[in-house]
Amino acid sequence: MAQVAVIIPAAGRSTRFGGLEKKPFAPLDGRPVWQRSAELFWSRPDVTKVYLVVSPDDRDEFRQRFGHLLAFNNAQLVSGGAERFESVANALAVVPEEVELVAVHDAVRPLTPPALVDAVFAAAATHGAALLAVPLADTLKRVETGSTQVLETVPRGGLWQAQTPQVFCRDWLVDAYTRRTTLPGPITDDAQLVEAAGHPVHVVTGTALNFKITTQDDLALAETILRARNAKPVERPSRAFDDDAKW
Ligand SMILES: Nc1ccn([C@@H]2O[C@H](COP(=O)(O)OP(=O)(O)OP(=O)(O)O)[C@@H](O)[C@H]2O)c(=O)n1
Ligand SMILES: C[C@](O)(CO)[C@H](O)COP(=O)(O)O
Repeated sequence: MAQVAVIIPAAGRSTRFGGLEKKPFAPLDGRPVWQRSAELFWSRPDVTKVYLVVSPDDRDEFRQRFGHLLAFNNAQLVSGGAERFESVANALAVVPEEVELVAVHDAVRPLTPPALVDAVFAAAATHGAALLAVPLADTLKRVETGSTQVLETVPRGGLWQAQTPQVFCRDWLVDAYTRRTTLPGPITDDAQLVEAAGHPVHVVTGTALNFKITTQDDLALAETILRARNAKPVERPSRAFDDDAKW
C-alpha cells in the first residue's frame, strides 16, 4: 500500500463566500467545514500525515480552537501564502522525502465519497498522477468580458471539471513546483503544474456531490445533503393498511 501525505489548503480569503467567518471554519452540520474534509483522510491507514494549511492571520486562533484535534489525529499546521499554489508549496516543503504519494484536497470539499478517495489514490499509485474530475454536463457560452453578449458556444466534448483530491508521486509534484515560475497564466490547480512539467496526469470520474464550497449557497446545499443523509427514512402509509388511500 503506497504511503500518502495529504495537504489540505485552507488559507484562502473566502472572498466569494463573504460572511463573518471564512468558509473552512464555518460550521457544517455541527463541525467546521475543514474538519469534515480532514476526516476523510486522517483515519486512513495509508495516510502518513495531514498537513493543514491556514493563513498566518488565522494560525493562533486555529491552534487555540482546534490544536487538540490536530495533535490527536497526527496533523500538522502549516502557514499559507497569498495564492493557493503558494499554500500548497509551503506544505510540500515539509513533506518528508520518503513519502511516495502526495494528495492535495481543498479544505472546502467536505462531501467527497470515501470510495472515490480510494479510487483516486489507487489511480495515482498506478499512473503516478490522478485527480477526480467530472465531464462537463452543461452547454458552454463564451461571453465578452464586461458585457452580457454571447460570443460563441464552446464545444464541451472532452472537457472535464477538475476536483480534488489530486494525487501525485511526490517527486513529480516537487519537480513541478520547482519549475512553477516558468509557467505563464494563473495556476488554479496542482495538476496544471504537473501537466506543464510534462508528467502524464489521469482523471478518475468524480461526482457532482464533491462540489467546492465557494458561496453561502454551496454551504446551505452541503448542509441540506448532510441532514438528509442523517435523517430517518420518511414513513409513508402502506397500501396494505389503507385501502382508501389515493396514490
Ligand atoms: N492563498 C490561498 C488560496 C486558497 N487556498 C485554499 O484553496 C481552496 C480552494 O480555494 P477557493 O475555493 O478559491 O478559496 P478562496 O481562495 O478562499 O476563495 P475566494 O477566491 O472566494 O477568496 C480553499 O480551501 C482555500 O482555503 C489556500 O489555501 N491559500
Ligand atoms: C483546485 C480546484 O478546486 C479544482 O477545481 C480549483 O481549481 C480551485 O480553484 P479556485 O480558483 O481556487 O476556486
